[in-house]
Amino acid sequence: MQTPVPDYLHEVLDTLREDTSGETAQYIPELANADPAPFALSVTTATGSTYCAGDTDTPFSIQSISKPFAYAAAIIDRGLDRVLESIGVEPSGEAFNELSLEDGTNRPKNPMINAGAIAAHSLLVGQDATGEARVQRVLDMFSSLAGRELQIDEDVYRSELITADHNFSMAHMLRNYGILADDAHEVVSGYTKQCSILVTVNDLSMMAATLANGGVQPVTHEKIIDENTARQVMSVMAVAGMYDGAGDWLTRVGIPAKSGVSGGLVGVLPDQVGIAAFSPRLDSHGNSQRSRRAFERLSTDMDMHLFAPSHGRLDVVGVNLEGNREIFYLQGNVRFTAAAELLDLLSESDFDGAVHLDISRVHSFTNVARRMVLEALRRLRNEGRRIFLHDPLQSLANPDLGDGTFPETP
Ligand SMILES: NC(=O)CC[C@H](N)C(=O)O
Repeated sequence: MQTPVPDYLHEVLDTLREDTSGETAQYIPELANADPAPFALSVTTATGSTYCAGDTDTPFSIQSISKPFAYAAAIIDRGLDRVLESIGVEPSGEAFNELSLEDGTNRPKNPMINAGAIAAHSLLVGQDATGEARVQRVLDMFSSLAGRELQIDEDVYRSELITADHNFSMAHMLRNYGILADDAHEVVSGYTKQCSILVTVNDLSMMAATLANGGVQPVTHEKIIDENTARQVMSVMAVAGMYDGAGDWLTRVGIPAKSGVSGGLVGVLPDQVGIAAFSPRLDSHGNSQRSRRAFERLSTDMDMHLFAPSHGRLDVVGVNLEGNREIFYLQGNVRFTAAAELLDLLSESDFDGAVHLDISRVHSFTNVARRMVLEALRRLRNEGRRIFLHDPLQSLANPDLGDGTFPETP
């Protein structure tokens, strides 16, 4: 049997291919002259399987899709507090190249607009880093995220730099307001190189799947971004990734996303998938026309909306009586709700034999779920009951009951 997922993706491309509206980005000569025909779609699961269709081998410059990933690098390098001093997290409601500064602080409103992304680039590595070190930092990080060695398209870089007056002027304004400490030309040059890194849709869906997977690259298993930073980046994508259309996008499509002027579009659904599309003709907001429509189709057809209820618990709780033991089963990824349900069952039980908790099918506990379960076991033991824990996968590693004692192994 061949998996039908790529067939579905082909079908999406086929129905949208006839849409030739919009035009390639006109303000960067190299992009203006790009072949407008390619169209590709790629979905990578948080477990590392990629399904793709169309012109998946066609490389294109990453452009603004670099912004969320460079923002992640800046947070890793300098800490979130330092980054928040220079760049806000509010939607700008304006186009990507507006100088949207916050009243009072003069911070760019968010890292997805150019002003914020230029500031983020300047924060990479460390205070006195060279321009080269910053470019190398994003190139190395994007390569780890994609799982292969990426390169800069020097032609796109030179072409954009010639027409980058708008970005230069924004960088000078940022310097004027004390947001940018470094040489404006050097920072814009580095930022433009960052935007000129060549990727394919498969690279992008892998990069997004890494965010979806909490910062762990799902194929190489390398931990590239810590969980809090991944959460920060996905939140900002939801708030500001689609610029002036952010609210419409989040309500209708519900996939935190980021677009680029070369025609790429990347989206992420936490714990589920990274998605990427590519087609160079842009709509009036500067987003790829066909890529946007492909995302709209996926969201509808595949129930891929951030706020779509999943109608089904991943973490079923069951109870069984066996001799003098009452056995409780948990499975999946246990979060607050499943833990609360287990605790209710434990507290409602009027059985007074041993408690046996079987978590052999649990993949993970959130911190709160772990604390809740251990506290419940501690209370039961204090009531004089024997506690057994069946945890062959060690999902509740080091289950100290708060006083240096542990449950018994069955
Ligand atoms: N939206 C975009 O992709 C813009 C990126 C482009 N390099 C710029 O700075 O103008």
